[in-house]
Amino acid sequence: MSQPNNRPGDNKSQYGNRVSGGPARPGRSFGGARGGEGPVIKPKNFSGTIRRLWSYLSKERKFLAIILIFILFDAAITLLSPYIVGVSIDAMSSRSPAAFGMLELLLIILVIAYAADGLVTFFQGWLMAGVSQRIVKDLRQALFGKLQKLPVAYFDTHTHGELMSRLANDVDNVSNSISQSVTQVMSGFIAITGSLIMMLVLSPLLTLASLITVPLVILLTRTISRKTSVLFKDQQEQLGKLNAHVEETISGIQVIKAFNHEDKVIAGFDAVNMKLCEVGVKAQIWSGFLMPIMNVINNVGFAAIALVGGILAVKNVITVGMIASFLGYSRQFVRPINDLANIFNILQSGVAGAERVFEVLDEQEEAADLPAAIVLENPKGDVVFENVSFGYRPDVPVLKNVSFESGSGSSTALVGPTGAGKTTIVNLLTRFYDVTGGRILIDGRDIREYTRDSLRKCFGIVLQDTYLFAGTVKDNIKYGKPDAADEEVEAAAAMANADVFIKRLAKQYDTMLSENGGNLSQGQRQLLAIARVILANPSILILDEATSSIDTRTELYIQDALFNIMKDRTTFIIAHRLNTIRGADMIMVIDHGEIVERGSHNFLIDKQGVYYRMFFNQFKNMEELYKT
Ligand SMILES: Nc1ncnc2c1ncn2[C@@H]1O[C@H](COP(=O)(O)OP(=O)(O)OP(=O)(O)O)[C@@H](O)[C@H]1O
Repeated sequence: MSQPNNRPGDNKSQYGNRVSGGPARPGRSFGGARGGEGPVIKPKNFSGTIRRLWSYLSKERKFLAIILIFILFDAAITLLSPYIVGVSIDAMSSRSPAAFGMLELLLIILVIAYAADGLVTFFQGWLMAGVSQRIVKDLRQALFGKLQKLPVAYFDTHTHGELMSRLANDVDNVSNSISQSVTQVMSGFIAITGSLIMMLVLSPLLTLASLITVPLVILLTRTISRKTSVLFKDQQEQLGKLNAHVEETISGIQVIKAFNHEDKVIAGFDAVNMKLCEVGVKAQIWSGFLMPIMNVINNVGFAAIALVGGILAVKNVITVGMIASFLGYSRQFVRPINDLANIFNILQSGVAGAERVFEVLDEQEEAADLPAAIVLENPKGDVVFENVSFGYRPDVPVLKNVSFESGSGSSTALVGPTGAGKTTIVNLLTRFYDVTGGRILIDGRDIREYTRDSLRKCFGIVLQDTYLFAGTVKDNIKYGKPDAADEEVEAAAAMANADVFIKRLAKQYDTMLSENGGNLSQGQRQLLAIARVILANPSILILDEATSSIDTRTELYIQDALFNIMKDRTTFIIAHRLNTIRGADMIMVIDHGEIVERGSHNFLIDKQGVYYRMFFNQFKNMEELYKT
């Protein structure tokens, strides 16, 4: 806690809904949160993901049915036109007046049909846009809701940028994929079936000639799509890493500048950017292969039809008009096959995106409340740790058999070297992590027997690095009690000594704060955090090195404000500067996850043990100390 600088990417939320301080803990050791290393690409379950997407699509069944009717209408018009063109050519070739009369009628029908088709296609696009947007809205909602339910440990191992990428890029991909591919897949299959039937009706022999190329088309499509599917997923992952890098860099910009790491950060970005570029180029090249190859194959197919058709026409087996119709159908038959290959690419990218979204949705949520969980009402704040053991990873124990009692209204200070386990004790008390051994009691009951919401309601937390939200000063103070009246907000601010500076702001309590209170000083942010806690009126207070790195005058203000709120509340103070906790009822010295000493300041000084040495190390001049 005492390290002076934030590490970029360390701003993971440690504390939940009652956090008055910030999620950023300077120098926190957040195990696996890495900017640049995503998960290994797993073989994806294409059909499973499609089935799962269908569960979202099926809610739009009504609209999809109407879209299907429109598609059928469009397919009928499309199938009708080559036939009419063929009949018209034959009519013109026959040069009979009756045939010319029929030609006029056919052409009028064709014009009306095309106009109607245009209208239907427009409405079909309209409906489909609504369907795809509603589905991704649901998906975004599910994903965001899920993020709120994931345990804090999840955010230790997933960067913000990576999660942002899933919420934005991957969901976008799903949306594009649905809006572009669903109608095209439906109309493609209908066009293929319809054209094939018409081709068979016109000439089975010509049909055979035109089908020669189909196996080749299917084989190539499958091969290339397999390759592109892997590349698209890789591209998405690289994009996630790029976002993570940018997000991390922006959050930690001050630290980066302070350490002159700009070039290093740019080099890191270049590497990720280059990888994304390489994967992107590969993905584009592979998906771009398809079109030219298909064109060649199609042209070979047309040549085959022209050859066989010419022979049949010479032998009077088929008319020239019917050959023209046939060519039209064969084009309609081949086009969707080619399109389907392209759509398959889009679909792959969408499915890859959906898979990444579903990965998050499938993550294990915070353990549910016990069925018999009770609401912790009017807590007294009696805290007992009974042989508590815990490790963030099963193989690395962090707390070992920790036992202590902090009576209601008492103050307990946790001191000890960095990494000793002080914050971990608080993390367990607030149930951001669950103990692996022993139990924690509040007011005589295991904290797991309370509903998590009611348990967290009893804590107020003030961190060294306070987190404020974009909104007014008033909104930020009311965060812990949204229905508070203006007078209550002002009273809390006064008690926190925050009213003096708030009254000097341009719009006082209605002044807008930028995200994380960027337009306030650190001390002012902390005073607001204290006001927030005062308003929420928790029974247990957690002060995490709340008054370090601020000027002495502001510190006095803050100390005074904290003194105000500590009265009659169980308080835990995590502190490195030992002179701030001399008045605590109990001081516990933690080292390597164990309580090595405990007692009042005077008791521990008399004992001349670890605390004594720590204390006098901080105050080398003992005479000076005794004078104070
Ligand atoms: N989220 C996490 N995942 C994995 N290990 C962690 C995590 N948080 C802390 N640790 C490890 O647990 C141990 C105790 O950490 P803790 O934050 O409780 O120490 P602390 O006494 O509060 O230290 P400081 O005074 O530096 O804040 C350390 O070894 C730390 O590396």
